[in-house]
Amino acid sequence: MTSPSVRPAEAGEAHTVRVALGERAYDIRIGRGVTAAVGPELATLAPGGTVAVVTDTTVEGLYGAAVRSALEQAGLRCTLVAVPAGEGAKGWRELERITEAMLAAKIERGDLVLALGGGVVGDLAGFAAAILRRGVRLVQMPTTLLAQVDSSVGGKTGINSPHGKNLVGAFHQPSLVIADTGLLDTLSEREFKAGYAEVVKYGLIDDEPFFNWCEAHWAGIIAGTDAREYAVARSCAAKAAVVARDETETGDRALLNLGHTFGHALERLAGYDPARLVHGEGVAIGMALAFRFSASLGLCPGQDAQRVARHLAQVGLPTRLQDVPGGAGSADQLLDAMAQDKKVSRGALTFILARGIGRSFIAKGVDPAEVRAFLARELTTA
Ligand SMILES: NC(=O)c1ccc[n+]([C@@H]2O[C@H](COP(=O)([O-])OP(=O)(O)OC[C@H]3O[C@@H](n4cnc5c(N)ncnc54)[C@H](O)[C@@H]3O)[C@@H](O)[C@H]2O)c1
Ligand SMILES: O=C(O)C(=O)C[C@@H](O)[C@H](O)[C@H](O)COP(=O)(O)O
Ligand SMILES: [Zn+2]
Repeated sequence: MTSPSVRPAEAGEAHTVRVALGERAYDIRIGRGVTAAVGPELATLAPGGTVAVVTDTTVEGLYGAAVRSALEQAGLRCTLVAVPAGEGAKGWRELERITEAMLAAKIERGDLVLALGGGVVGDLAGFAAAILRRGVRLVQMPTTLLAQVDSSVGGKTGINSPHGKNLVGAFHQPSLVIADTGLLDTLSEREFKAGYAEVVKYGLIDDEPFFNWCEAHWAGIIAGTDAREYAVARSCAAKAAVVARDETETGDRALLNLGHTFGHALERLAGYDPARLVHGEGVAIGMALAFRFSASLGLCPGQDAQRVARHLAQVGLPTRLQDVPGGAGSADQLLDAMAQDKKVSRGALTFILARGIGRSFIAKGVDPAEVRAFLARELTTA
């Protein structure tokens, strides 16, 4: 992912990252205080229009009034619907509720949907925007680290099914992303660390220098030093480069799925219960497993797998199946869940494995017997 170079910002400086998709290209505005742009930017996109703000109950309480005021001051009508906070909202029930609420508000094709929240809100609202009147423009306003570095960019939207993660959805690119890094100041440490898993993922995929930088600066991202803006900008640039080349994951966009074949299975088996496991934690365990699995196959130096797990654990992220409260399930249950992964092709499992840190690759047709044996070993290792 040779992403456009990003230089450390001066204190308070904003970044703009471009997602180059031709006529559907859009900007990602990154920086402390860029919320100030939400009114003027959306008034430019939909002059005199209506903005349907979709958020969750936590974010509404923190930022809902300020965003509504900014939109109304820019001459826009604003409606707002809030879903319960957490992964449980990313399903049919809330999709129906917010879609019907937007129809009741007479949101027109020329209006806007503003996703104000983390990745759950972004995926849910994005899917609602994709299907409302067969497509309404979307603006992403991510308020978690995970959403700012990953879910708000690239157009993957959707909901979960009891069969698995993100199994119903659509590709629906935003028209704009407004990532105010100052909004992260109210985020819990657990959620910060969960988002960090998707930051360090970019280094593990194909950017060892960035992994080295993460090892040295991870605490600053959480503390809110300039490292936060740099990490968000660097991550967005890396994702933007992949999405521009392979928008609908026919090829190397699958690399962004590192850790997710295992991670999504863990989230499903944990019942999408944030009290047990949140997405970034599942991804952290999944990445550690992917590197250990690669090492067990002789593909990756064992010391790289150890270095990855050591760093994730140092940050405070889980790295083992045993770290899932209430247990991760059996090897067969995990395999059954992985069989629903969207990278499965003609029934064969696809994993993102690694030849080393920064040298991940797409491994198709992985032998399920090797996966089962690996999981059985992992489950019995103290
Ligand atoms: N579409 C994609 O490309 C993509 C990429 C990565 C992850 N995802 C999806 O994103 C979801 C995870 O997103 P997430 O980690 O943001 O979780 P989340 O949306 O559940 O947010 C985490 C928690 O933080 C709270 N919160 C949000 N912003 C806050 C703020 N500024 N201050 C205080 N609290 C705040 C929320 O209310 C919630 O309780 C998963 O469903 C995952 O599948 C999608
Ligand atoms: O944008 C992508 O492509 C990713 O894989 C990013 C992931 O971090 C994200 O969790 C995504 O939603 C997973 O994609 P899915 O196709 O496995 O649902
Ligand atoms: Zn993810």
